[in-house]
Amino acid sequence: MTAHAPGRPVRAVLFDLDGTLLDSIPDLSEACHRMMVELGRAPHSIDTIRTFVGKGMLNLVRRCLAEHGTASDAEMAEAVAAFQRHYTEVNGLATTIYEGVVPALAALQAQGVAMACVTNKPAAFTGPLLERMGIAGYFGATVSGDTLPEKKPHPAPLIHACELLGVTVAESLMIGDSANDAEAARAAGMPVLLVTYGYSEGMPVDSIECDGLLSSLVDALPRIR
Ligand SMILES: O=C(O)COP(=O)(O)O
Ligand SMILES: [Mg+2]
Repeated sequence: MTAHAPGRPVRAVLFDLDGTLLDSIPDLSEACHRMMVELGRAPHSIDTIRTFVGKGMLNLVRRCLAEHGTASDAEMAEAVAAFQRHYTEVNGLATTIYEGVVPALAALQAQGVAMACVTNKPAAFTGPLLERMGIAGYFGATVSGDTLPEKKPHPAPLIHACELLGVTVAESLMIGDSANDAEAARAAGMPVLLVTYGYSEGMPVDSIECDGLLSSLVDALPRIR
């Protein structure tokens, strides 16, 4: 926790969503599978889809189509429309909450720590998913991939979340699973912890510069006092 002065209280924690709070890959993969079948293309495995998630929906769809070369605007538009339709149908059905998440969120809430969800997932999917998984009530703010013109690894969504929570960046902590989270936090000027169980676009998570690794969100609690 080098970026925080010792003993400095953390008043807010910003959480990444996919791969940090929720294992959403089964539903994302199902939506990609149905999209590819509809387009008459060979679907990718769930392990491949896991490496495509992190920079938002358009990037996920673009990467799904990429093996036939760069998709045209028309191909992208058709694929994105198909993905949105299919993901709307399955979003939350096979998604699970990682162990340790609810106890950690409940403990932080009891401590009076403000919490926000800062995700690259589009807002149309974020709100319904948080509601379905029963964790929406923990968050005082949600910033999605299309809330602002910029998404992670740009720092703007994190800074915006702090503004919505009424805290400064200096008294906030980011917890995520990928270089997008780590780079956004660094650029915003806040410390960042990364979970070891999430999706990091195929990069070993321990190769990403951060202030600490967590095998469970409850392991973050002793650092947030
Ligand atoms: O939508 C994505 O690509 C990833 O979303 P995340 O920022 O919650 O990990
Ligand atoms: Mg993530």
